[in-house]
Amino acid sequence: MSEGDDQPPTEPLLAARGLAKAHGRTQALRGASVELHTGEILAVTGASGSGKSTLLHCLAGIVRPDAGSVTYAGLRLEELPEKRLSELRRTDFGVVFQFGQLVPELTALDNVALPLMLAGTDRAGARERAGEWLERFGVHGQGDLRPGEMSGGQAQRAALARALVTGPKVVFADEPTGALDSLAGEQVMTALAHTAREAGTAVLLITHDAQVAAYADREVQLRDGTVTSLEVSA
Ligand SMILES: Nc1ncnc2c1ncn2[C@@H]1O[C@H](COP(=O)(O)OP(=O)(O)OP(=O)(O)O)[C@@H](O)[C@H]1O
Repeated sequence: MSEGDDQPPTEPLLAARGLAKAHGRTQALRGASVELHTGEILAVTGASGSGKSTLLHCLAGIVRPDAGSVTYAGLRLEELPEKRLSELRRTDFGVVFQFGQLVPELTALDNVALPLMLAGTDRAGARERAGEWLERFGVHGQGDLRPGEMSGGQAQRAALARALVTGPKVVFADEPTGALDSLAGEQVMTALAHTAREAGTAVLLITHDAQVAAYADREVQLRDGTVTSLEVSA
């Protein structure tokens, strides 16, 4: 009777198995394996240089690993031609970096509208949706500002809106609060966690900050290019 309490095992949305990646002579990943489930927020922590960003780049299909595999929704990323991979990145993945990397010449509104226009939405429709998303992230009054005219926290929340506006299945966030003070960081994380949970978006969150990792459902640690689970056995 009691066995019904266990959740049935579900296929991960995204899974890396045995990833290896070298940058020149530096072996950044040495057989790293990790799984991300639908709607889950997973924190990847670890010391500087342990391979966190390299892992994110491999999982997001930005960098091809030297060995190992990345499976997303049943697709082996290493088997996809570059054109299909970049299409997948555009439709299913959103990315946020430490410094939001908004286009400096465009207003916040146009930055958020851009991925929608790339996906085929007309300009007026894209700008309207972008405005709604900026409002969700509490930057509605600043839509006409360029990134350089915004505070770091505002720009980062606009970057989150840009990453989420197309309804991705996975958001990759690499130290999204790394350049912010703690209050602005909290606002960014609250907005990210709330929106991801509402939309059922999975988030791979790279951080070295325990307060940021606390927003996640689960945490794994990278050490010298391999993943160690943080589940502690008593
Ligand atoms: N493009 C590159 N060229 C050369 N070496 C690189 C490159 N990118 C990363 N590395 C090296 O690979 C190792 C892993 O780097 P990575 O950025 O993945 O680690 P990280 O855990 O994200 O570090 P940090 O927390 O400092 O950002 C480091 O030793 C780094 O110096």
